[in-house]
Amino acid sequence: MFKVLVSDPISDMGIQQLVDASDIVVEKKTGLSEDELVEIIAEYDGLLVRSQTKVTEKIMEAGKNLRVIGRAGVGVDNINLEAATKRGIIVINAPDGNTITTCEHAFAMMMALARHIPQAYAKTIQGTWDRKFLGVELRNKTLGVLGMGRIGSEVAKRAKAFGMEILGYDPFLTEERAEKIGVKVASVDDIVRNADFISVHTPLTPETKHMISRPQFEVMKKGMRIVNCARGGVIDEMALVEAIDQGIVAGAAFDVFEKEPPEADHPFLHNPKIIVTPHLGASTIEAQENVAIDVSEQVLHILRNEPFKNAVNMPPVAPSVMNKLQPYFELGEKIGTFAAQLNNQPVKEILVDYAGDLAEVDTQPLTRYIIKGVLSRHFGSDVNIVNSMHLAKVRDINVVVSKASATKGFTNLVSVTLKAQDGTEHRFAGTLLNGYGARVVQIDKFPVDISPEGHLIFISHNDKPGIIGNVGTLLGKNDVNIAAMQVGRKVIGGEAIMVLTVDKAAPKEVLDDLTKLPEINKAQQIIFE
Ligand SMILES: NC(=O)C1=CN([C@@H]2O[C@H](COP(=O)(O)OP(=O)(O)OC[C@H]3O[C@@H](n4cnc5c(N)ncnc54)[C@H](O)[C@@H]3O)[C@@H](O)[C@H]2O)C=CC1
Ligand SMILES: O=C(O)C(=O)COP(=O)(O)O
Repeated sequence: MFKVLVSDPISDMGIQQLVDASDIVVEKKTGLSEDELVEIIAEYDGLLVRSQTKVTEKIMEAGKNLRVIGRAGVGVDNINLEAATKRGIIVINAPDGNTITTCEHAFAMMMALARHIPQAYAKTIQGTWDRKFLGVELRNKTLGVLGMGRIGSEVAKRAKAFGMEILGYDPFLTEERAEKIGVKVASVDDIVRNADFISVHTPLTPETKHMISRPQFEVMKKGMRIVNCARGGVIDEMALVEAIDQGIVAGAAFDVFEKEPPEADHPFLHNPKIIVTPHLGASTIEAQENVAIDVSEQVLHILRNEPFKNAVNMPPVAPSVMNKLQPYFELGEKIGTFAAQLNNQPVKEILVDYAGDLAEVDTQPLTRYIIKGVLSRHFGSDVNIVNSMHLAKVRDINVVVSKASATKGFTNLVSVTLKAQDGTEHRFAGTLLNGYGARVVQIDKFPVDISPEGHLIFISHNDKPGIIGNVGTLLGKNDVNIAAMQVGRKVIGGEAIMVLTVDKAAPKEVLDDLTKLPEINKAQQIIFE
Protein backbone atom coordinates (compact mmCIF):
# COMPACT_ATOMS: atom_id res chain seq x y z
CA MET A 1 0.00 0.00 0.00
CA PHE A 2 1.39 3.44 -0.95
CA LYS A 3 0.66 6.62 0.95
CA VAL A 4 0.33 9.97 -0.79
CA LEU A 5 0.17 13.28 1.04
CA VAL A 6 -1.64 16.22 -0.55
CA SER A 7 -0.22 19.30 1.15
CA ASP A 8 -1.82 22.12 -0.89
CA PRO A 9 -5.44 22.70 -1.96
CA ILE A 10 -5.71 20.45 -5.01
CA SER A 11 -8.95 19.66 -6.86
CA ASP A 12 -10.76 16.73 -5.20
CA MET A 13 -12.27 15.77 -8.51
CA GLY A 14 -8.81 15.78 -10.11
CA ILE A 15 -7.27 13.41 -7.58
CA GLN A 16 -10.23 11.01 -7.57
CA GLN A 17 -8.32 8.32 -9.47
CA LEU A 18 -5.67 8.32 -6.73
CA VAL A 19 -8.33 8.14 -4.03
CA ASP A 20 -10.06 5.29 -5.86
CA ALA A 21 -6.88 3.26 -6.41
CA SER A 22 -6.93 0.16 -4.21
CA ASP A 23 -3.16 0.30 -3.59
CA ILE A 24 -3.04 4.00 -2.61
CA VAL A 25 -4.03 5.84 0.54
CA VAL A 26 -4.43 9.58 0.04
CA GLU A 27 -4.26 12.00 2.97
CA LYS A 28 -4.97 15.73 2.64
CA LYS A 29 -3.20 17.99 5.15
CA THR A 30 -2.79 21.54 3.93
CA GLY A 31 -1.13 24.61 5.42
CA LEU A 32 1.62 22.68 7.24
CA SER A 33 4.85 24.40 8.22
CA GLU A 34 8.23 22.99 7.20
CA ASP A 35 8.70 21.46 10.66
CA GLU A 36 5.25 19.90 10.64
CA LEU A 37 5.96 18.35 7.26
CA VAL A 38 9.35 17.08 8.41
CA GLU A 39 7.62 15.35 11.29
CA ILE A 40 5.16 13.37 9.17
CA ILE A 41 6.74 13.01 5.74
CA ALA A 42 8.54 9.70 6.46
CA GLU A 43 5.18 7.92 6.25
CA TYR A 44 4.60 8.89 2.63
CA ASP A 45 5.72 7.53 -0.74
CA GLY A 46 4.35 10.47 -2.69
CA LEU A 47 3.73 14.18 -2.10
CA LEU A 48 1.35 16.35 -4.14
CA VAL A 49 1.78 20.13 -4.02
CA ARG A 50 0.90 23.37 -5.76
CA SER A 51 3.02 26.48 -5.16
CA GLN A 52 2.41 27.06 -1.45
CA THR A 53 4.37 24.12 -0.02
CA LYS A 54 8.09 24.78 -0.16
CA VAL A 55 9.59 21.33 -0.59
CA THR A 56 12.98 21.89 1.00
CA GLU A 57 16.00 19.62 1.35
CA LYS A 58 15.13 19.18 5.03
CA ILE A 59 11.71 17.78 4.10
CA MET A 60 13.21 15.40 1.55
CA GLU A 61 15.88 14.31 4.01
CA ALA A 62 13.11 13.33 6.42
CA GLY A 63 11.06 11.74 3.62
CA LYS A 64 12.92 8.46 3.63
CA ASN A 65 10.21 6.70 1.61
CA LEU A 66 9.48 9.57 -0.74
CA ARG A 67 9.65 8.43 -4.35
CA VAL A 68 7.73 11.12 -6.15
CA ILE A 69 6.79 14.76 -5.73
CA GLY A 70 3.95 15.80 -8.00
CA ARG A 71 3.43 19.49 -8.75
CA ALA A 72 -0.15 20.18 -9.83
CA GLY A 73 0.92 23.04 -12.06
CA VAL A 74 3.90 24.25 -14.09
CA GLY A 75 6.49 26.07 -11.97
CA VAL A 76 8.65 23.88 -9.74
CA ASP A 77 10.63 26.71 -8.16
CA ASN A 78 9.11 25.76 -4.79
CA ILE A 79 10.78 22.34 -4.99
CA ASN A 80 14.50 21.85 -4.37
CA LEU A 81 15.20 19.90 -7.55
CA GLU A 82 18.86 19.33 -6.83
CA ALA A 83 18.05 17.73 -3.48
CA ALA A 84 15.36 15.58 -5.12
CA THR A 85 17.68 14.39 -7.87
CA LYS A 86 20.41 13.60 -5.35
CA ARG A 87 17.96 11.38 -3.46
CA GLY A 88 16.43 9.84 -6.56
CA ILE A 89 13.04 11.42 -5.93
CA ILE A 90 11.20 11.92 -9.19
CA VAL A 91 9.66 15.37 -9.56
CA ILE A 92 6.82 15.62 -12.05
CA ASN A 93 4.63 18.54 -13.04
CA ALA A 94 1.49 19.09 -15.07
CA PRO A 95 2.73 21.49 -17.73
CA ASP A 96 -0.27 21.57 -20.07
CA GLY A 97 -3.30 21.71 -17.82
CA ASN A 98 -3.26 25.39 -16.89
CA THR A 99 -1.91 27.02 -20.06
CA ILE A 100 -5.16 28.52 -21.33
CA THR A 101 -6.34 29.53 -17.88
CA THR A 102 -3.11 31.41 -17.13
CA CYS A 103 -3.06 32.96 -20.57
CA GLU A 104 -6.62 34.21 -20.02
CA HIS A 105 -5.63 35.66 -16.65
CA ALA A 106 -2.70 37.51 -18.21
CA PHE A 107 -5.00 38.81 -20.90
CA ALA A 108 -7.60 39.85 -18.35
CA MET A 109 -4.87 41.70 -16.45
CA MET A 110 -3.76 43.48 -19.61
CA MET A 111 -7.31 44.58 -20.36
CA ALA A 112 -7.96 45.60 -16.77
CA LEU A 113 -4.76 47.63 -16.93
CA ALA A 114 -5.71 49.31 -20.20
CA ARG A 115 -9.13 50.32 -18.84
CA HIS A 116 -8.39 50.82 -15.10
CA ILE A 117 -11.13 48.34 -14.23
CA PRO A 118 -10.01 47.48 -10.66
CA GLN A 119 -9.48 51.13 -9.75
CA ALA A 120 -12.81 52.19 -11.27
CA TYR A 121 -14.61 49.34 -9.51
CA ALA A 122 -13.13 50.28 -6.14
CA LYS A 123 -14.22 53.91 -6.52
CA THR A 124 -17.70 53.01 -7.77
CA ILE A 125 -18.53 50.71 -4.88
CA GLN A 126 -17.25 53.37 -2.47
CA GLY A 127 -20.00 55.62 -3.85
CA THR A 128 -17.84 57.82 -6.09
CA TRP A 129 -19.12 58.14 -9.66
CA ASP A 130 -15.72 58.97 -11.17
CA ARG A 131 -15.71 59.04 -14.99
CA LYS A 132 -12.17 60.42 -15.28
CA PHE A 133 -10.63 56.97 -15.85
CA LEU A 134 -9.39 57.28 -19.40
CA GLY A 135 -8.05 54.10 -20.91
CA VAL A 136 -6.28 53.02 -24.08
CA GLU A 137 -7.22 50.56 -26.79
CA LEU A 138 -5.23 47.41 -27.39
CA ARG A 139 -5.84 47.65 -31.14
CA ASN A 140 -2.79 48.80 -33.11
CA LYS A 141 -0.59 48.64 -30.02
CA THR A 142 2.63 46.66 -29.89
CA LEU A 143 2.73 43.81 -27.41
CA GLY A 144 6.11 42.38 -26.46
CA VAL A 145 5.99 38.80 -25.19
CA LEU A 146 9.04 37.59 -23.31
CA GLY A 147 8.94 33.80 -23.17
CA MET A 148 7.09 32.28 -26.09
CA GLY A 149 6.37 28.89 -24.54
CA ARG A 150 2.94 27.44 -23.93
CA ILE A 151 1.38 30.46 -22.20
CA GLY A 152 3.27 33.19 -24.06
CA SER A 153 2.21 31.71 -27.42
CA GLU A 154 -1.44 31.59 -26.40
CA VAL A 155 -1.28 35.20 -25.20
CA ALA A 156 0.21 36.18 -28.56
CA LYS A 157 -2.55 34.39 -30.46
CA ARG A 158 -5.25 36.22 -28.52
CA ALA A 159 -3.48 39.56 -28.87
CA LYS A 160 -3.49 39.03 -32.62
CA ALA A 161 -7.28 38.77 -32.54
CA PHE A 162 -7.35 42.11 -30.73
CA GLY A 163 -5.47 43.73 -33.60
CA MET A 164 -2.15 44.08 -31.77
CA GLU A 165 1.26 43.77 -33.35
CA ILE A 166 3.30 41.20 -31.46
CA LEU A 167 7.04 41.05 -30.90
CA GLY A 168 8.22 37.80 -29.34
CA TYR A 169 11.47 36.81 -27.72
CA ASP A 170 12.41 33.33 -26.62
CA PRO A 171 15.75 31.58 -27.10
CA PHE A 172 13.85 28.71 -28.75
CA LEU A 173 11.57 30.75 -30.98
CA THR A 174 12.17 29.89 -34.62
CA GLU A 175 11.13 32.16 -37.50
CA GLU A 176 8.88 29.38 -38.75
CA ARG A 177 6.97 29.03 -35.47
CA ALA A 178 6.79 32.79 -35.01
CA GLU A 179 5.28 33.16 -38.45
CA LYS A 180 2.72 30.48 -37.72
CA ILE A 181 1.54 32.29 -34.59
CA GLY A 182 1.75 35.67 -36.27
CA VAL A 183 4.59 37.04 -34.14
CA LYS A 184 7.67 39.00 -35.20
CA VAL A 185 10.88 37.57 -33.71
CA ALA A 186 12.60 40.32 -31.72
CA SER A 187 15.40 40.77 -29.22
CA VAL A 188 14.76 41.76 -25.59
CA ASP A 189 16.14 45.17 -26.47
CA ASP A 190 13.76 45.59 -29.44
CA ILE A 191 10.83 44.68 -27.22
CA VAL A 192 11.87 46.94 -24.39
CA ARG A 193 12.29 49.93 -26.72
CA ASN A 194 9.19 49.42 -28.89
CA ALA A 195 6.43 47.76 -26.91
CA ASP A 196 3.34 49.55 -25.62
CA PHE A 197 2.58 46.48 -23.51
CA ILE A 198 4.97 43.83 -22.26
CA SER A 199 3.88 40.50 -20.82
CA VAL A 200 6.45 38.10 -19.35
CA HIS A 201 5.97 34.33 -19.55
CA THR A 202 9.30 32.78 -18.63
CA PRO A 203 10.27 30.66 -15.65
CA LEU A 204 12.39 32.36 -13.00
CA THR A 205 15.98 31.34 -13.69
CA PRO A 206 19.31 33.06 -12.99
CA GLU A 207 19.03 34.39 -16.55
CA THR A 208 15.46 35.70 -16.28
CA LYS A 209 15.79 37.13 -12.77
CA HIS A 210 15.33 40.88 -13.14
CA MET A 211 15.49 40.60 -16.92
CA ILE A 212 13.41 43.78 -16.81
CA SER A 213 15.20 46.15 -14.47
CA ARG A 214 16.52 49.75 -14.39
CA PRO A 215 18.50 49.63 -17.67
CA GLN A 216 15.45 48.26 -19.50
CA PHE A 217 12.97 50.69 -17.93
CA GLU A 218 15.25 53.61 -18.84
CA VAL A 219 14.84 52.99 -22.59
CA MET A 220 11.15 52.05 -22.61
CA LYS A 221 8.46 53.96 -24.46
CA LYS A 222 6.90 56.53 -22.16
CA GLY A 223 3.45 55.38 -21.07
CA MET A 224 3.99 51.65 -21.66
CA ARG A 225 2.24 49.03 -19.50
CA ILE A 226 3.65 45.80 -18.14
CA VAL A 227 2.19 42.48 -16.95
CA ASN A 228 3.72 39.69 -14.88
CA CYS A 229 1.68 36.52 -14.52
CA ALA A 230 4.77 34.30 -14.66
CA ARG A 231 7.04 34.48 -11.66
CA GLY A 232 7.89 37.17 -9.15
CA GLY A 233 11.40 38.43 -9.79
CA VAL A 234 11.37 38.29 -13.60
CA ILE A 235 10.59 42.01 -13.39
CA ASP A 236 12.55 43.94 -10.77
CA GLU A 237 9.81 45.17 -8.42
CA MET A 238 11.68 48.19 -7.00
CA ALA A 239 12.90 49.31 -10.44
CA LEU A 240 9.28 49.14 -11.64
CA VAL A 241 8.06 51.38 -8.83
CA GLU A 242 10.76 53.91 -9.75
CA ALA A 243 9.82 53.71 -13.44
CA ILE A 244 6.18 54.42 -12.53
CA ASP A 245 7.24 57.37 -10.38
CA GLN A 246 9.31 58.69 -13.28
CA GLY A 247 6.30 58.52 -15.60
CA ILE A 248 7.90 55.89 -17.85
CA VAL A 249 5.46 53.11 -16.99
CA ALA A 250 1.77 54.04 -17.03
CA GLY A 251 0.62 50.92 -15.25
CA ALA A 252 1.54 47.43 -14.17
CA ALA A 253 -0.42 44.25 -13.45
CA PHE A 254 1.12 41.59 -11.23
CA ASP A 255 -0.18 38.17 -10.24
CA VAL A 256 3.12 37.00 -8.77
CA PHE A 257 5.61 38.49 -6.34
CA GLU A 258 9.24 38.05 -5.36
CA LYS A 259 7.95 37.05 -1.93
CA GLU A 260 4.49 35.53 -1.63
CA PRO A 261 2.40 36.73 0.02
CA PRO A 262 3.98 40.21 -0.11
CA GLU A 263 4.47 42.17 3.12
CA ALA A 264 1.66 44.58 4.03
CA ASP A 265 3.91 47.56 3.24
CA HIS A 266 4.95 46.27 -0.19
CA PRO A 267 4.87 49.33 -2.50
CA PHE A 268 2.73 47.48 -5.08
CA LEU A 269 -0.12 47.34 -2.59
CA HIS A 270 -0.17 51.12 -2.20
CA ASN A 271 0.27 52.31 -5.77
CA PRO A 272 -2.86 53.21 -7.76
CA LYS A 273 -1.07 52.42 -11.02
CA ILE A 274 -0.36 48.84 -10.06
CA ILE A 275 -3.08 46.21 -10.04
CA VAL A 276 -2.51 42.92 -8.30
CA THR A 277 -4.02 39.46 -7.84
CA PRO A 278 -2.85 36.83 -5.33
CA HIS A 279 -1.21 34.31 -7.72
CA LEU A 280 -4.52 33.37 -9.32
CA GLY A 281 -3.19 32.67 -12.81
CA ALA A 282 -3.98 28.96 -12.69
CA SER A 283 -7.07 29.22 -10.54
CA THR A 284 -10.01 28.07 -12.61
CA ILE A 285 -12.14 25.00 -12.06
CA GLU A 286 -10.99 23.62 -15.41
CA ALA A 287 -7.26 24.15 -14.91
CA GLN A 288 -7.27 22.80 -11.37
CA GLU A 289 -9.04 19.66 -12.49
CA ASN A 290 -6.72 19.25 -15.47
CA VAL A 291 -3.48 19.59 -13.50
CA ALA A 292 -4.69 17.36 -10.68
CA ILE A 293 -5.78 14.64 -13.12
CA ASP A 294 -2.46 14.81 -14.99
CA VAL A 295 -0.30 14.72 -11.91
CA SER A 296 -2.35 11.98 -10.19
CA GLU A 297 -2.05 9.77 -13.23
CA GLN A 298 1.74 10.12 -13.30
CA VAL A 299 2.10 9.59 -9.56
CA LEU A 300 0.15 6.34 -9.93
CA HIS A 301 2.47 5.20 -12.72
CA ILE A 302 5.59 6.05 -10.75
CA LEU A 303 4.49 4.32 -7.56
CA ARG A 304 3.53 1.26 -9.59
CA ASN A 305 6.84 1.29 -11.47
CA GLU A 306 5.12 1.92 -14.77
CA PRO A 307 6.38 4.25 -17.53
CA PHE A 308 5.61 7.90 -16.79
CA LYS A 309 6.04 11.33 -18.36
CA ASN A 310 6.70 14.95 -17.37
CA ALA A 311 9.61 14.24 -15.03
CA VAL A 312 11.18 17.60 -14.33
CA ASN A 313 14.48 16.30 -13.00
CA MET A 314 15.13 14.11 -16.04
CA PRO A 315 15.63 15.33 -19.61
CA PRO A 316 12.47 15.04 -21.73
CA VAL A 317 12.22 12.31 -24.36
CA ALA A 318 9.82 12.22 -27.29
CA PRO A 319 7.13 9.51 -26.90
CA SER A 320 8.16 7.88 -30.21
CA VAL A 321 11.75 7.53 -28.93
CA MET A 322 10.53 6.29 -25.56
CA ASN A 323 8.44 3.58 -27.23
CA LYS A 324 11.49 2.39 -29.11
CA LEU A 325 13.73 2.38 -26.05
CA GLN A 326 11.32 0.88 -23.54
CA PRO A 327 12.00 -2.78 -24.42
CA TYR A 328 15.74 -2.23 -23.84
CA PHE A 329 15.51 -0.82 -20.32
CA GLU A 330 15.55 -4.19 -18.62
CA LEU A 331 18.35 -5.46 -20.84
CA GLY A 332 20.44 -2.34 -20.17
CA GLU A 333 19.98 -2.54 -16.43
CA LYS A 334 20.81 -6.24 -16.39
CA ILE A 335 24.00 -5.81 -18.40
CA GLY A 336 25.00 -3.09 -15.93
CA THR A 337 24.24 -5.36 -12.96
CA PHE A 338 26.10 -8.28 -14.53
CA ALA A 339 29.15 -6.14 -15.25
CA ALA A 340 29.19 -4.65 -11.76
CA GLN A 341 28.98 -8.05 -10.07
CA LEU A 342 31.93 -9.40 -12.03
CA ASN A 343 34.03 -6.36 -11.41
CA ASN A 344 35.72 -6.26 -8.02
CA GLN A 345 37.54 -2.96 -8.34
CA PRO A 346 36.37 0.64 -7.95
CA VAL A 347 35.04 1.68 -11.37
CA LYS A 348 36.67 4.73 -12.99
CA GLU A 349 34.98 4.76 -16.34
CA ILE A 350 31.89 3.23 -17.96
CA LEU A 351 31.91 3.05 -21.74
CA VAL A 352 28.51 2.47 -23.29
CA ASP A 353 28.17 1.74 -26.96
CA TYR A 354 24.97 1.45 -28.98
CA ALA A 355 24.89 -0.22 -32.38
CA GLY A 356 22.21 -1.06 -34.92
CA ASP A 357 18.67 0.28 -34.44
CA LEU A 358 19.68 1.92 -31.20
CA ALA A 359 22.36 4.07 -32.78
CA GLU A 360 19.63 6.09 -34.48
CA VAL A 361 17.75 7.38 -31.43
CA ASP A 362 18.45 9.47 -28.35
CA THR A 363 19.55 6.74 -25.97
CA GLN A 364 20.12 8.82 -22.83
CA PRO A 365 17.22 7.23 -20.87
CA LEU A 366 18.69 3.79 -21.61
CA THR A 367 22.11 4.94 -20.43
CA ARG A 368 20.48 5.89 -17.11
CA TYR A 369 19.20 2.32 -16.73
CA ILE A 370 22.65 0.87 -17.51
CA ILE A 371 24.35 3.15 -14.99
CA LYS A 372 21.65 2.33 -12.45
CA GLY A 373 22.44 -1.37 -13.01
CA VAL A 374 26.17 -0.79 -12.52
CA LEU A 375 25.75 1.31 -9.38
CA SER A 376 23.02 -0.80 -7.79
CA ARG A 377 25.64 -3.28 -6.56
CA HIS A 378 26.83 -0.69 -4.06
CA PHE A 379 23.92 1.72 -3.79
CA GLY A 380 21.08 -0.81 -3.74
CA SER A 381 17.70 0.86 -3.86
CA ASP A 382 19.26 4.29 -3.30
CA VAL A 383 20.04 4.50 -7.00
CA ASN A 384 17.36 4.93 -9.63
CA ILE A 385 17.10 6.35 -13.11
CA VAL A 386 16.69 9.88 -11.78
CA ASN A 387 19.92 9.98 -9.82
CA SER A 388 22.10 7.36 -11.53
CA MET A 389 24.02 9.84 -13.71
CA HIS A 390 24.35 12.23 -10.79
CA LEU A 391 25.68 9.51 -8.48
CA ALA A 392 28.21 8.43 -11.12
CA LYS A 393 29.36 12.02 -11.50
CA VAL A 394 29.83 12.74 -7.81
CA ARG A 395 31.84 9.53 -7.52
CA ASP A 396 34.10 10.66 -10.36
CA ILE A 397 32.97 7.85 -12.63
CA ASN A 398 33.28 9.01 -16.19
CA VAL A 399 30.42 7.86 -18.41
CA VAL A 400 31.27 7.86 -22.12
CA VAL A 401 28.60 7.03 -24.68
CA SER A 402 29.36 6.14 -28.28
CA LYS A 403 27.41 4.88 -31.24
CA ALA A 404 29.19 2.35 -33.40
CA SER A 405 28.28 0.41 -36.47
CA ALA A 406 29.55 -3.04 -35.42
CA THR A 407 26.40 -5.00 -34.59
CA LYS A 408 28.17 -8.37 -34.95
CA GLY A 409 25.22 -9.72 -36.86
CA PHE A 410 22.56 -8.55 -34.38
CA THR A 411 19.97 -5.94 -35.27
CA ASN A 412 20.85 -4.06 -32.08
CA LEU A 413 23.70 -4.31 -29.63
CA VAL A 414 24.31 -2.64 -26.28
CA SER A 415 27.92 -2.89 -25.07
CA VAL A 416 29.12 -1.85 -21.65
CA THR A 417 32.78 -1.72 -20.69
CA LEU A 418 33.78 -1.14 -17.09
CA LYS A 419 37.27 0.30 -16.64
CA ALA A 420 38.48 -0.14 -13.11
CA GLN A 421 40.93 1.89 -11.08
CA ASP A 422 43.68 -0.74 -11.43
CA GLY A 423 43.41 -0.68 -15.25
CA THR A 424 41.39 -3.89 -15.61
CA GLU A 425 38.57 -3.83 -18.11
CA HIS A 426 35.46 -5.99 -18.52
CA ARG A 427 33.26 -5.82 -21.54
CA PHE A 428 29.68 -7.05 -21.81
CA ALA A 429 27.36 -6.95 -24.75
CA GLY A 430 23.68 -7.75 -24.95
CA THR A 431 20.86 -7.72 -27.41
CA LEU A 432 17.13 -8.24 -27.65
CA LEU A 433 16.40 -11.34 -29.71
CA ASN A 434 13.02 -11.46 -31.35
CA GLY A 435 10.96 -13.98 -29.47
CA TYR A 436 13.71 -14.72 -26.92
CA GLY A 437 14.05 -11.44 -25.08
CA ALA A 438 17.22 -10.15 -23.42
CA ARG A 439 20.44 -12.07 -24.05
CA VAL A 440 24.00 -11.40 -23.01
CA VAL A 441 26.04 -12.26 -26.08
CA GLN A 442 29.56 -11.34 -25.05
CA ILE A 443 31.58 -11.33 -21.86
CA ASP A 444 35.08 -9.93 -22.26
CA LYS A 445 36.42 -11.54 -25.43
CA PHE A 446 34.11 -14.58 -25.26
CA PRO A 447 30.94 -14.91 -27.29
CA VAL A 448 28.13 -16.38 -25.16
CA ASP A 449 24.35 -16.67 -25.20
CA ILE A 450 22.98 -16.16 -21.72
CA SER A 451 19.56 -15.19 -20.48
CA PRO A 452 20.28 -12.68 -17.68
CA GLU A 453 17.79 -14.01 -15.15
CA GLY A 454 17.72 -15.65 -11.75
CA HIS A 455 20.97 -17.12 -10.41
CA LEU A 456 24.09 -17.62 -12.49
CA ILE A 457 27.53 -18.89 -11.58
CA PHE A 458 30.32 -17.37 -13.59
CA ILE A 459 33.50 -19.44 -13.78
CA SER A 460 36.73 -18.55 -15.50
CA HIS A 461 39.06 -21.47 -16.14
CA ASN A 462 41.61 -23.00 -18.46
CA ASP A 463 40.09 -25.11 -21.20
CA LYS A 464 41.07 -28.66 -20.15
CA PRO A 465 39.09 -31.92 -20.41
CA GLY A 466 37.10 -32.98 -17.34
CA ILE A 467 36.45 -29.53 -15.88
CA ILE A 468 32.78 -29.38 -16.75
CA GLY A 469 32.29 -32.80 -15.16
CA ASN A 470 34.08 -31.73 -11.97
CA VAL A 471 31.94 -28.62 -11.67
CA GLY A 472 28.72 -30.58 -12.25
CA THR A 473 29.66 -33.20 -9.66
CA LEU A 474 30.54 -30.63 -6.99
CA LEU A 475 27.35 -28.62 -7.50
CA GLY A 476 25.25 -31.79 -7.60
CA LYS A 477 26.76 -33.00 -4.33
CA ASN A 478 25.75 -29.69 -2.78
CA ASP A 479 22.21 -29.84 -4.10
CA VAL A 480 22.71 -26.96 -6.56
CA ASN A 481 20.79 -27.93 -9.69
CA ILE A 482 22.13 -26.73 -13.06
CA ALA A 483 19.37 -25.57 -15.43
CA ALA A 484 21.58 -24.38 -18.30
CA MET A 485 25.23 -24.01 -19.17
CA GLN A 486 27.27 -21.92 -21.58
CA VAL A 487 30.96 -22.32 -22.30
CA GLY A 488 33.00 -19.74 -24.15
CA ARG A 489 36.57 -20.00 -25.33
CA LYS A 490 38.71 -18.45 -28.03
CA VAL A 491 41.27 -21.22 -28.61
CA ILE A 492 41.42 -24.88 -27.65
CA GLY A 493 43.22 -25.27 -24.34
CA GLY A 494 43.26 -21.52 -23.70
CA GLU A 495 41.40 -19.23 -21.30
CA ALA A 496 37.71 -20.01 -21.11
CA ILE A 497 34.56 -19.07 -19.23
CA MET A 498 31.58 -21.08 -18.11
CA VAL A 499 28.25 -19.56 -17.11
CA LEU A 500 25.82 -21.85 -15.32
CA THR A 501 22.17 -21.06 -14.69
CA VAL A 502 21.29 -22.63 -11.36
CA ASP A 503 17.95 -23.00 -9.60
CA LYS A 504 19.05 -21.29 -6.41
CA ALA A 505 21.96 -19.30 -5.05
CA ALA A 506 25.02 -21.45 -4.31
CA PRO A 507 26.36 -21.09 -0.75
CA LYS A 508 29.64 -19.23 -0.43
CA GLU A 509 31.50 -22.41 0.68
CA VAL A 510 30.43 -24.13 -2.55
CA LEU A 511 31.81 -21.23 -4.60
CA ASP A 512 35.06 -21.43 -2.60
CA ASP A 513 35.23 -25.17 -3.27
CA LEU A 514 34.70 -24.54 -6.98
CA THR A 515 37.77 -22.28 -7.09
CA LYS A 516 39.81 -25.08 -5.47
CA LEU A 517 39.09 -27.41 -8.38
CA PRO A 518 42.02 -27.81 -10.82
CA GLU A 519 42.27 -25.25 -13.65
CA ILE A 520 39.54 -23.01 -12.18
CA ASN A 521 40.60 -19.40 -11.54
CA LYS A 522 37.42 -17.80 -10.37
CA ALA A 523 33.87 -18.79 -9.47
CA GLN A 524 31.35 -16.12 -8.75
CA GLN A 525 27.65 -15.93 -8.13
CA ILE A 526 25.68 -13.48 -10.26
CA ILE A 527 22.18 -12.66 -9.10
CA PHE A 528 19.44 -10.86 -11.00
CA GLU A 529 16.76 -9.79 -8.56
N1 LIG B 1 0.55 32.84 -12.36
C1 LIG B 1 0.31 31.56 -12.34
O1 LIG B 1 -0.51 31.07 -11.57
C2 LIG B 1 1.02 30.67 -13.30
C3 LIG B 1 2.29 30.96 -13.68
N2 LIG B 1 2.92 30.13 -14.55
C4 LIG B 1 4.28 30.46 -14.92
O2 LIG B 1 4.30 30.94 -16.26
C5 LIG B 1 5.56 30.69 -16.82
C6 LIG B 1 5.42 30.13 -18.21
O3 LIG B 1 4.73 28.88 -18.19
P1 LIG B 1 4.61 28.00 -19.52
O4 LIG B 1 4.35 28.85 -20.68
O5 LIG B 1 3.68 26.90 -19.21
O6 LIG B 1 6.09 27.44 -19.59
P2 LIG B 1 6.92 27.04 -20.89
O7 LIG B 1 8.07 26.24 -20.42
O8 LIG B 1 6.02 26.47 -21.93
O9 LIG B 1 7.44 28.45 -21.43
C7 LIG B 1 8.48 29.16 -20.85
C8 LIG B 1 9.29 29.74 -21.98
O10 LIG B 1 10.25 30.65 -21.43
C9 LIG B 1 11.35 30.60 -22.29
N3 LIG B 1 12.53 31.19 -21.69
C10 LIG B 1 13.41 30.65 -20.81
N4 LIG B 1 14.38 31.54 -20.54
C11 LIG B 1 14.10 32.66 -21.27
C12 LIG B 1 14.75 33.91 -21.40
N5 LIG B 1 15.88 34.21 -20.74
N6 LIG B 1 14.19 34.80 -22.20
C13 LIG B 1 13.04 34.54 -22.89
N7 LIG B 1 12.41 33.36 -22.80
C14 LIG B 1 12.92 32.44 -21.99
C15 LIG B 1 11.52 29.11 -22.56
O11 LIG B 1 12.32 28.88 -23.69
C16 LIG B 1 10.08 28.69 -22.75
O12 LIG B 1 9.73 28.68 -24.10
C17 LIG B 1 6.28 29.79 -15.82
O13 LIG B 1 7.12 30.58 -15.02
C18 LIG B 1 5.19 29.25 -14.97
O14 LIG B 1 5.63 28.87 -13.72
C19 LIG B 1 2.32 29.04 -15.09
C20 LIG B 1 1.05 28.70 -14.73
C21 LIG B 1 0.31 29.49 -13.76
O1 LIG C 1 1.53 26.35 -12.40
C1 LIG C 1 2.19 27.32 -11.99
O2 LIG C 1 3.37 27.54 -12.30
C2 LIG C 1 1.59 28.26 -11.07
O3 LIG C 1 2.21 29.24 -10.74
C3 LIG C 1 0.28 27.97 -10.47
O4 LIG C 1 0.46 27.97 -9.09
P1 LIG C 1 -0.68 27.40 -8.11
O5 LIG C 1 -0.83 25.94 -8.44
O6 LIG C 1 -1.91 28.15 -8.44
O7 LIG C 1 -0.18 27.62 -6.74
